[in-house]
Amino acid sequence: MGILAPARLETLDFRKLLQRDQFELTKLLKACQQQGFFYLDPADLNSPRGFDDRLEAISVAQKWFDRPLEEKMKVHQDSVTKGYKPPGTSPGVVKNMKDGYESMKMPRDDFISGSRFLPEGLKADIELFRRDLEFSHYITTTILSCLSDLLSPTPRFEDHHCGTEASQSTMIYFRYLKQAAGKSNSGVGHNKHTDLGTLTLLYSPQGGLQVYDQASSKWKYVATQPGCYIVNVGDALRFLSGNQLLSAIHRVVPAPGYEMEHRYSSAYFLRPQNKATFQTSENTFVSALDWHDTKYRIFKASHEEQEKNTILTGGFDVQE
Ligand SMILES: O=C(O)CCC(=O)C(=O)O
Ligand SMILES: [Fe+2]
Repeated sequence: MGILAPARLETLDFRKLLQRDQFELTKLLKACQQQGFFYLDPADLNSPRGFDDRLEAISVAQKWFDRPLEEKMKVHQDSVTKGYKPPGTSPGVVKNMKDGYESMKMPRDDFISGSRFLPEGLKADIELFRRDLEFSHYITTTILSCLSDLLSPTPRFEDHHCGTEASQSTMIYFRYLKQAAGKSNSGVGHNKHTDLGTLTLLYSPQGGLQVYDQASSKWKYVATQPGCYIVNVGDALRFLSGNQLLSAIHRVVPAPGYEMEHRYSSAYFLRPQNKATFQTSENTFVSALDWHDTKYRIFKASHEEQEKNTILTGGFDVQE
């Protein structure tokens, strides 16, 4: 996919955001308005294991992905927030080819209700996964509170994310399959999209993520930064902010030179409570649950269907 320029993203310091450091808050607002993406250094003296839990959870998920497909399919569910998703269920990054990733999804509501939903090979580590999810929830809701301080929305953004209300917030662990030599019909990557929810807290030790720069109409690669999460704004937060914040278009491609290895990543998707409402890029008033379901219908539709409107890319056009 050619040599691309790197995206120039800010690195924010979580400790300074917690302290409401004015300079850091200004950087946060600019990053969310202009790029919709930033790195976050999670150093937090109160939760020293937070980021380490993410690394460990990825390595447990990594081993689980090595299990046979038939075993993983036992926890395949007709759900986009819960259970196993095999590779190739949606259009991928290459026209007329499917996606190239499998994933295991763990919804926040299931941890809260105490449901025993994790399969063999993962269930022994349920407390690790719970900590990873709750730390990610804490980080994303703290960022949300900073954004409310900055933009003074009524009600505050957090008020659409009441912890006890049902939501589609979920943690997802991904494996992008290596590209078999000379085999061109396997799925590839993760198609262009904007995230549908509020904030995404992503981590991957490997490259492949690209963000679309609207000013230059070019894809830019997002370099990995050791010890840092990548945070991005989703559609729901853009809509709740009256389009002041940007949900940036991104995708995942096989990183040049690394096509022959699997890529692992994980993301916590903070989403508003199901019954929150907002006006979308299509000028419709919908609930957060409706937008979630609409967006997933489009994620799964054919490339031709996807091109009929701009729902996939949050109301924005992509020149390719
Ligand atoms: O795997 C990644 O790096 C990104 C995944 C992603 O963009 C998504 O699932 O929304
Ligand atoms: Fe995404």
